Amino acid sequence: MTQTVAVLGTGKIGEALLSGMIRAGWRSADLLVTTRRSDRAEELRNRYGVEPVTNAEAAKRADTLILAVKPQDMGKLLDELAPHTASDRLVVSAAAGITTAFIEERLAAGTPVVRVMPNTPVLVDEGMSVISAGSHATPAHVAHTEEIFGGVGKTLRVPESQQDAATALSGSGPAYFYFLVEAMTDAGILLGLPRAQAHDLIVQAAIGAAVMLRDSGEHPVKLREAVTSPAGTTISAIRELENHGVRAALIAALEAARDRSRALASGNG
Ligand SMILES: NC(=O)C1=CN([C@@H]2O[C@H](COP(=O)(O)OP(=O)(O)OC[C@H]3O[C@@H](n4cnc5c(N)ncnc54)[C@H](OP(=O)(O)O)[C@@H]3O)[C@@H](O)[C@H]2O)C=CC1
Ligand SMILES: O=C(O)[C@@H]1CCC=N1
Repeated sequence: MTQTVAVLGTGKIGEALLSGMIRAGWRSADLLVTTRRSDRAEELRNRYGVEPVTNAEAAKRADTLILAVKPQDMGKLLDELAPHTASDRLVVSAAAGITTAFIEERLAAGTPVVRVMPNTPVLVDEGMSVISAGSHATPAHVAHTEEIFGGVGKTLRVPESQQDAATALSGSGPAYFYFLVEAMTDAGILLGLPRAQAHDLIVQAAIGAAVMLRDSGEHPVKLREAVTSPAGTTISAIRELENHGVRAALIAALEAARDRSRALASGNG
């Protein structure tokens, strides 16, 4: 049976997922999108050949509704969807903080809801999507969600109680690496390298390190030790990182992201 999937609130993450689904072989004809602005709707129609519809129409026509609005817009979207969403539709939410219970309470009794935390590398099929079932979602609903998000990267099932932590790690994670690259590029400039060269050097170092982390099976400590020669350059840098409390700063940063995800659960921001 052909499944129709609608992305509701097709902004940054919604478009990243949509583009990935098309690369993974979904037919544009089986995909619907909703937006708040008509110029954005036309942009998506022209770029992907998908049909922009209203939220109410998406609820009526799609088998699976992927909610990709900001947490603060979720209450309003669900109020709009509730009168049109039959309880046999699968509702998948990608919003940080919003619980499956928040969604279940606002839709028809028994509606299956799955919560997913993806990340922007779904744009390059290297996403990490963390998946939890709501109280009415069956293993088939979870498997269908995995099929959608698995086309654009890895998936992992976790209990919903771990979603806020996963949001802090993999949902926001790409931003931390971009921040580090930005800072290290500045350092390269301080050391006298042209900006473009500094950028290329650190990006390739990041890609090499990431591939080794993924493919070598080695613990990060072991990989770092292999770079750190006695009385060499690396240990001089590591001492400065420890002196400046970078490890503690990262732990505090991820804890703050986890807490912010929890606070978004109210849908009020
Ligand atoms: N960005 C990321 O890396 C990740 C984001 N997420 C989650 O994804 C969600 C979206 O984030 P992001 O893509 O960054 O945000 P965006 O603002 O880019 O996308 C949200 C989109 O939803 C649209 N929108 C809002 N209300 C409605 C509505 N009632 N009907 C139709 N469209 C609507 C907005 O329109 P308008 O443009 O007019 O505001 C906007 O285009 C958030 O809940 C976030 O927590 C999850 C994982 C990673
Ligand atoms: O910053 C945010 O709130 C969203 C959720 C995870 C990544 N971006």
